Amino acid sequence: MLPEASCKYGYEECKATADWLLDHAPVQPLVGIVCGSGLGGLADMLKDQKVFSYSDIPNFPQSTVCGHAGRLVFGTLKGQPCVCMKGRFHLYEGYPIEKITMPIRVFKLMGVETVILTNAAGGLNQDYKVGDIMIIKDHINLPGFAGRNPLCGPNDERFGTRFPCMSDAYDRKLRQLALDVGQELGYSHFLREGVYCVLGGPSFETIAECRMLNRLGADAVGMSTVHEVIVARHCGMRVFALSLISNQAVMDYSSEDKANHEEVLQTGEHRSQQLVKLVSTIVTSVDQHRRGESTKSQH
Ligand SMILES: O=P(O)(O)O[C@H]1O[C@H](CO)[C@@H](O)[C@H]1O
Ligand code: HPA
Repeated sequence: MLPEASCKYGYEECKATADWLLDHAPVQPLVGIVCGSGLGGLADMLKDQKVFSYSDIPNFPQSTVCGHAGRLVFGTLKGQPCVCMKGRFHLYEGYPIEKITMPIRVFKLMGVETVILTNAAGGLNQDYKVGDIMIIKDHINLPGFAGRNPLCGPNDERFGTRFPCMSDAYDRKLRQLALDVGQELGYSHFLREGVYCVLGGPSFETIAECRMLNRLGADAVGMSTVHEVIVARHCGMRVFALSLISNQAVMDYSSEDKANHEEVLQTGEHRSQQLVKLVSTIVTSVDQHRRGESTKSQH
């Protein structure tokens, strides 16, 4: 017997949401940005904003986590049309995994080509400091090991192939661009490149879990992003992702430190200016890069 093809957040629902947004939005976005915990300030960089509350958007989930405002912001960045999610969805909120990633498919159906994801994460790499910004070069999808992958269930070829490749998930050129931009801005001393591991949350990790993840090759740990990346790559969008190291994961039994969401949000506030500068410069350069490519293809 075939599995039930009863996806409540399937192509038709995503298309209806995308069409509704395009009818009401001032621009057709080419870049989609997802703000991590406490990083909603990223949306403020957009000019000529039109803001939608998630509760007013058909089929959209609602934000339930502090530091995730639940607003979708359209606008431009140096002329580049963008859409920014001030608030994302996490497995621990209780949403089905395909609902968490539904906005990414809505991005695709609105015409977004490049997705920039941000998150707050605990630093596992002992060289990392709180406030470092890690360019994600790869991920470990730990829930995926247990079958929690947003692509489980019937595959809709209108989005992508049954078995998408993930070894090239994080665009190499955009990563290099971010390193170059970071250097020009004088951010190299807090800019890193590393591996992000997603867990289900909402409890923070034990000391033994942090030690294990670090030994497995993870530099930072969080509860988001990877599901969105998988869905974005499945439907052929270019992905760039950043983790703000909001706290140091506790790896030492003699430590008195305790991971907490307040510290996560505070670090976001402290680094927000540099993060905005970095992301906005990258977005602007993505546009130049794209124009360069289309000029090249005309010759
Ligand atoms: O990944 P974002 O959404 O930035 O949020 C991170 O911060 C929260 C924990 O403080 C978790 O939701 C974790 O995933
Ligand atoms: N662990 C998991 N998720 C997180 C952390 C952490 O230490 N910090 C921010 N998000």
